[in-house]
Amino acid sequence: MKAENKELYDLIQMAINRAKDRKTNILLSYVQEIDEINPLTFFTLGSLFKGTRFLWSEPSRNQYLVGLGHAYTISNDFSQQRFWAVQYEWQRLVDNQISNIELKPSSGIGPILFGGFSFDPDKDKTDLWKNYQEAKMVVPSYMLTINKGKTFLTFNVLIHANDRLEEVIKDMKEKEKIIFQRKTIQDNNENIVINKENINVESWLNSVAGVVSEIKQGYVNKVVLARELRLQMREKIEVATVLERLLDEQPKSYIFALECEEDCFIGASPELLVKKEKNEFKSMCLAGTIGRGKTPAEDEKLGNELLNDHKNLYEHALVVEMIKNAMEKGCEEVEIAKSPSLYDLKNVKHLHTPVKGLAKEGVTILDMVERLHPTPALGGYPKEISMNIIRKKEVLDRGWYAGPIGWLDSKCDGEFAVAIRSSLIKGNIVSLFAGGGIVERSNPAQEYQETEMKFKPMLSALRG
Ligand SMILES: C=C(O[C@@H]1C=C(C(=O)O)C=C[C@H]1O)C(=O)O
Ligand SMILES: [Mg+2]
Repeated sequence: MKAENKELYDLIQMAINRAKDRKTNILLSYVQEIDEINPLTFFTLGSLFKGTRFLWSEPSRNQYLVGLGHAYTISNDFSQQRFWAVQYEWQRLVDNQISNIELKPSSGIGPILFGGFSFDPDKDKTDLWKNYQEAKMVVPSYMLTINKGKTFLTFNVLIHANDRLEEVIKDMKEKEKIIFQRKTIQDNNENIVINKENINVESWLNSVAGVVSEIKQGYVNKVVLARELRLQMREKIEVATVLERLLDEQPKSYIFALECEEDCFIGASPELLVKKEKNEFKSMCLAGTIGRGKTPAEDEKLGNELLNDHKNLYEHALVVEMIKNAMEKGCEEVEIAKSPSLYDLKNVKHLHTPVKGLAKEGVTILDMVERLHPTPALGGYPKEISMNIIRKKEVLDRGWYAGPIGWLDSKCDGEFAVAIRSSLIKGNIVSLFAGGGIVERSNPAQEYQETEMKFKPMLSALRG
């Protein structure tokens, strides 16, 4: 980006004037189309912003967002109100924002809020997730957007009434120097694992058996129980290397990473929570799991087995029931496939039912995130009872695992995935998370195998 730019200077001056007039800080967002650059190169060039970076890509790889630094942060530790509080603050900010572009739906340029939410704000916390609040979304200082083959750089800054044009420009030039001052990339990508520990396996297996007996008593149908696998590496983990492998190895998944201070939450999730584009909402029911076959014939056989398996079909049907209801509250003309199809990933196959609908007047993406989270694919059915059982029985601090992660724009369109197949990197220690839907016909040993398969995407990218 050229800092010597009359259009930009005029906008900054306009923002300063508006900040004075409206007695509030103004978000200024300046977008330029730039030459193609690899998103991982941009992420790595931003090494000096380490601790404040993010990367996002959706399964088609038509869109990437890479953020560096924070121009504005919205966060809270509320329970019930956390989605609403983010929405409210974002609306106030975008009502006054200044930008050089006319926003196009789903373009992912200009003022974008990226971040996520913990799985359950009401669960007791450990230190593991101390850098991740119950809700945290950021407007990056610099954001690379790749959208359908075009590349854009957005510069965001919060302008205050007493800012001076020259100072804003000076600050901006300094930040740019940081990005484009190429630092040699450390070559720690060996990721040698020196210790691998399945946390609390015995108590997890007991919880699965315990939940099956609660289900048999009839007051709950499904409860998702998750567990942790912890790896210790010889050296600090290089996030860009892990991202590169996830992008390469998990083509049908959302790839995401969000750094918070020294930590990084990262994953490759196949599961869309909700997407809004103009007046259309999309969601997906994804539940029911089987492994992949070694030969095409074996793989097809496994697929047929999954499509006809009562236990998996039931796990799936509960998700369909709940998502359909939630969609009908926020949308008109909800369309949902009549029966599930197979969703093949590198390491597993799932049952999949896509859903879409037309947004009712004024329903934002965060309204739907709140309605949908947690679906019975990650929580259980019925919702409140299963959440209480998870709080009591799951010996794990899920943090942001299985929570909503994604972005929204100034019109409150955007896309959120369910943050599964994910892990939390803390220096040379990494915690991987995986769970499974426990129903009446669940068997602890089989559910254990299912979680083993679900660790594979992250394990492979970590070369664990
Ligand atoms: C809970 C996870 O995955 C969820 C549970 C599934 C299941 O139990 O069959 C399938 C897909 C996901 O909705 C996970 O990956 O950790
Ligand atoms: Mg399952």
